[in-house]
Amino acid sequence: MSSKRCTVIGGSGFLGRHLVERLVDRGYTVNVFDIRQAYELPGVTFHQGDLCDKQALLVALKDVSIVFHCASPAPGSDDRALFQRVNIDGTQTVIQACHEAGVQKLILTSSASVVFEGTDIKNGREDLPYAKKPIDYYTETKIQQEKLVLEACSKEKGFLTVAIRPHGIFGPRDPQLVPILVDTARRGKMKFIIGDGSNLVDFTYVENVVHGHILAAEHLKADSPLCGQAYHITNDEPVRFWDFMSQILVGLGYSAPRYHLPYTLVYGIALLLWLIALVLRPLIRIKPTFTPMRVALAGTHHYYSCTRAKKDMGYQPPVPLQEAIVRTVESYPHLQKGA
Ligand SMILES: NC(=O)c1ccc[n+]([C@@H]2O[C@H](COP(=O)([O-])OP(=O)(O)OC[C@H]3O[C@@H](n4cnc5c(N)ncnc54)[C@H](O)[C@@H]3O)[C@@H](O)[C@H]2O)c1
Ligand SMILES: CC(C)CCC[C@@H](C)[C@H]1CC[C@H]2C3=C(CC[C@]12C)[C@@]1(C)CC[C@H](O)[C@@H](C(=O)O)[C@@H]1CC3
Repeated sequence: MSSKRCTVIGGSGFLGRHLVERLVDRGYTVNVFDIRQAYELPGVTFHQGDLCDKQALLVALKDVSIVFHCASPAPGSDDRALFQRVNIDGTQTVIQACHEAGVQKLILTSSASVVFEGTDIKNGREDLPYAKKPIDYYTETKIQQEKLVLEACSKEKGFLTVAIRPHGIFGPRDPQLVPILVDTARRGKMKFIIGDGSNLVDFTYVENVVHGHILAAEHLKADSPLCGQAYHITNDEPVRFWDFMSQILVGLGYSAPRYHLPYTLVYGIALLLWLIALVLRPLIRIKPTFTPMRVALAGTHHYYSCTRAKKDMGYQPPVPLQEAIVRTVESYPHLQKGA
């Protein structure tokens, strides 16, 4: 079996597609497994299916030595049962299918948020405990998912696993960060800075996240320190949350937020709106823009050390933050003001 045959589960998604493109450039033979086929690429074989379906997965894992698992329901979905089914039960199915297909390495896309509880994290390392009170179902199930994958690592069985924990991925084709930001600005709701605006955060360019995944796959060996470990992958350039948002907004022709609101006030309102939405759910579906999770992410420090990735796999982010912002802004001409 060639060590350059791989399957990307979730390969139709934002991160997954960038990963697939890079793997093809590096001479890998790539299968994509996803519930939807979003594009076509020469040399890539698509398998459409649900990762909870082992038989469907087995077809996509045949003769493959590396599996990248970067599928997940969207974090914004509030569907607890879906998160449980895909991120926990589905990941168990992925591990089982890897065993049956003789896959040697599984690289999971986890998230740095598995340690975030809504309070400040400054230069957080991988040995921080998992969040005891995860801020949403997405995070709750990402924790369980990461545990499952890391515990499955077995040198005896010849099945090696590693988890990559990116934070705040952005870049061309991102369906989340920039589109939500622009939508909020277009509705006139991006006038305010939550808190004093000094909170530092990691935003990570998608190509750097891809680089971290490929390094992890190539360094994961039975005698390497990567086995069964988690790694933060960031741009290693924490930035003020509101400076980052302002740069994207101004780059796209919108005004930067200017007026300050106290963090606790906004968080309280977001919590109240979330409760109201929960109570009214049987009658009407409301999707507030300022969820408690978004307010917590916008008003606290959350940046992470990637010293472990630098030491164990020689990680350095190839694309610096300023260049990444410019490339991202240029990639969204349709979201420019007035477009
Ligand atoms: N975007 C971020 O800021 C960020 C940060 C940290 C970690 N992550 C993680 O990175 C991974 C990729 O995120 P993304 O931003 O590219 O999301 P995305 O929504 O663009 O991609 C996820 C892909 O998974 C697929 N998928 C969902 N359920 C599936 C199922 N049951 N079976 C098969 N495929 C299924 C979707 O169709 C989609 O193509 C996720 O695991 C996410 O938790 C994302
Ligand atoms: C309405 C405004 C206050 C904010 C508008 C921008 C937000 C939509 C993004 C800012 C930080 C982003 C973020 C995520 C989603 C989009 C934002 C809230 C994640 C929660 C997505 C899931 C990842 O796993 C998280 C991670 O650990 O990287 C992201 C954290 C940052």
